[in-house]
Amino acid sequence: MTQSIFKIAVLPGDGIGPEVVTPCLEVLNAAGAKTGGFALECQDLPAGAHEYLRSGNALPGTTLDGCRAADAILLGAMGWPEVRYPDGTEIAPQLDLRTELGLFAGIRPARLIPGISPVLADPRAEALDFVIIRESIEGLFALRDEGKVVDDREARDTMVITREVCEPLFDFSFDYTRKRKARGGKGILTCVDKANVFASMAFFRKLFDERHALNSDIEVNHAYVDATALNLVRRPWDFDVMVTENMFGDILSDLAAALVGGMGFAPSADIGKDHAVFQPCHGSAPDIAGKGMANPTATFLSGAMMLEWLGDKHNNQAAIKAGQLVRNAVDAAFKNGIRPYEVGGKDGTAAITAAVLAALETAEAAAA
Ligand SMILES: NC(=O)c1ccc[n+]([C@@H]2O[C@H](COP(=O)([O-])OP(=O)(O)OC[C@H]3O[C@@H](n4cnc5c(N)ncnc54)[C@H](O)[C@@H]3O)[C@@H](O)[C@H]2O)c1
Ligand SMILES: CC(C)[C@H](C(=O)O)[C@@H](O)C(=O)O
Ligand SMILES: [Mg+2]
Repeated sequence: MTQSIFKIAVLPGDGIGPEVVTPCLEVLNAAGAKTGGFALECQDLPAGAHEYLRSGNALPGTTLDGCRAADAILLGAMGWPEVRYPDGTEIAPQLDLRTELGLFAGIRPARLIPGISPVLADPRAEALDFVIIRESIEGLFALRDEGKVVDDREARDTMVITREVCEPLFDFSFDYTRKRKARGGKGILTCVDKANVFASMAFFRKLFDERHALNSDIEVNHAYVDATALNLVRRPWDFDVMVTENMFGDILSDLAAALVGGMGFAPSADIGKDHAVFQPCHGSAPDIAGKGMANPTATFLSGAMMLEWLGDKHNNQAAIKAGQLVRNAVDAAFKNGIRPYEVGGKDGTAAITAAVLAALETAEAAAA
């Protein structure tokens, strides 16, 4: 088998970011050593709130260049509550990265790992497995730099929905749902919006329906975002894949994380035409940073998504297999009893990493 070298731009960021990224690379490299067929060439690049304090630039040009030149980007977490721009908003270079690289599709899976107690007392909650696709470059985030406080009585931000972004977003979502269906998924795509009130959201829904006409093998639903919040708590097992506006996806994906154990269990991938960023959904968690308490599982699962994405893109079966191995090793570690602090357990970052590395030794790859 020929060996592919994948160049990974690594942006550890702030707070628990570096604490979860370092063990993630250890796990990904161990999986690669097991499958052979590829290797990761990593370059650490500075970005984030502390980089802003250091250099005055939260996303230096050299970091952006490094990201553009890489095959994939692995990000920890960025931001720190006290580090703000003069307008009062926080440093958030991950948003600039999404915009600069055109990462329109934010995949945010919510899967309950066997062994973790479901939050909901219903047997169906034990097999929770759904995905939110969050549009990630426009919506209420598109013109965030132009949001303004008009005077001390009024402030404004703007919602932007474009055909240019939504057509590829919906096509991506139909394709993603189709692939899940081929692996045993329900094959249902739900468009989550607020089309009952906002013109921009009615347009979002119209574009969704247009693309459905070209993807009629996939069953669809429409739902309002408020009712979706209700139903994610009442009957989340009925969902398969959801596609929604940026801000709605941001909020619903934290709700989804809570259903599967917390932020430390919620991976993500921001995908564009040419680039992709893989990162946990969580932030820098100042309350636990530096204490060795962070749950690195979300980062491991984001790393698994990165290997599978690289494998698909470069037709490298070993990378796909390594991604499956990582996911299966995570499942095995939890089956063997590992329990993060986050869910009331006593296992910190190092213990969870050691358990996953140990499980990797015996893990078999199987399609997730
Ligand atoms: N993608 C990102 O980089 C990202 C995402 C969200 C928030 N942020 C930033 O992070 C900072 C903190 O934000 P926040 O507190 O609202 O959100 P957060 O996700 O950092 O933390 C929310 C809660 O979840 C817990 N938590 C998060 N990740 C965890 C993990 N891996 N293991 C165990 N517990 C975990 C935290 O301890 C905290 O109680 C802010 O500056 C915010 O802007 C960044
Ligand atoms: C920190 C923030 C800028 C970011 C977002 O709003 O996208 C985060 O909440 C996320 O979910 O990745
Ligand atoms: Mg968020």
